[in-house]
Amino acid sequence: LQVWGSPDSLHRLPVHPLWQSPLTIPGGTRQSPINIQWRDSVYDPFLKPLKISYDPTTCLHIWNNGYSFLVEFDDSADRSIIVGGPLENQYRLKQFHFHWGAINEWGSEHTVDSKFYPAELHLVHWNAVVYPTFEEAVMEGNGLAVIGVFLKVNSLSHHEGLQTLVDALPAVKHKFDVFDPSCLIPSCPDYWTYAGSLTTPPLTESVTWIIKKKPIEVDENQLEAFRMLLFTSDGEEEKRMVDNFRPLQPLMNRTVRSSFQ
Ligand SMILES: CCN[C@H]1CN(CCOC)S(=O)(=O)c2sc(S(N)(=O)=O)cc21
Ligand SMILES: [Zn+2]
Repeated sequence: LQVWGSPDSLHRLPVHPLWQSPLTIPGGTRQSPINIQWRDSVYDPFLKPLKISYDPTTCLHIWNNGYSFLVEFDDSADRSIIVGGPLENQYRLKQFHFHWGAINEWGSEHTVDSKFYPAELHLVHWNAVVYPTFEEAVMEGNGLAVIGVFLKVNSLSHHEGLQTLVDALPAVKHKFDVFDPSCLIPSCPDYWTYAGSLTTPPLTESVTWIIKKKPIEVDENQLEAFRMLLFTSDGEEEKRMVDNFRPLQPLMNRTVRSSFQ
């Protein structure tokens, strides 16, 4: 059962320093996240299917960066890439991470018809065809491409691939041998796409967002494992890592395109 994130229930949300105002970019015109109003999205028949080819051995390690937990990949060559979709070039996988809530009523960054999902996965890629370094790509309009995947809780559906990550969380600073993140991406090819930004500082307007229409299903225990992580480091007063999502941003003069009718 998906509960609609009602604005009043979000007023009481304690906001982590990272997401406190003035978390605005003066003159920002393409900020993320946004609400995706399904009926306002425009089907674009020229959008290609997104082609995802990840090499699981490029997986490096999982760690807690104080805002989320992320799994980083070796992006020194074109071994884990995406191409097609709305993209002009191929983009290299750099890392993936999640955003989630304290309870299942909210947690995603993007919403669909004003509905929050309990969590959202971001697979971050950069345009190594055009830019020599990731740091430079972060600053350019076509520098990054992030695939967003919603997580939905279904107590009957334990997600095998996610469990590999969940098992590593208690000792986050975990060396992985291999992990293929395509197991976290729904096989349904349908997505929305729009021009946006990073949802954390530096908030640069450099992201082509590709938001999968279908969520993946995880079980409650798997989400609870995310909520056991901490924002704080050893010795500090413990603050559970929850509600690490940015507030919705104005759509302004943007159209969200869909790859499906
Ligand atoms: C907490 C820091 N998060 C950011 C770190 N990076 C940018 C700066 O790096 C030099 S990044 O490109 O890896 C991304 S993507 C991303 S989101 N939520 O929009 O997908 C946030 C960040
Ligand atoms: Zn993110």
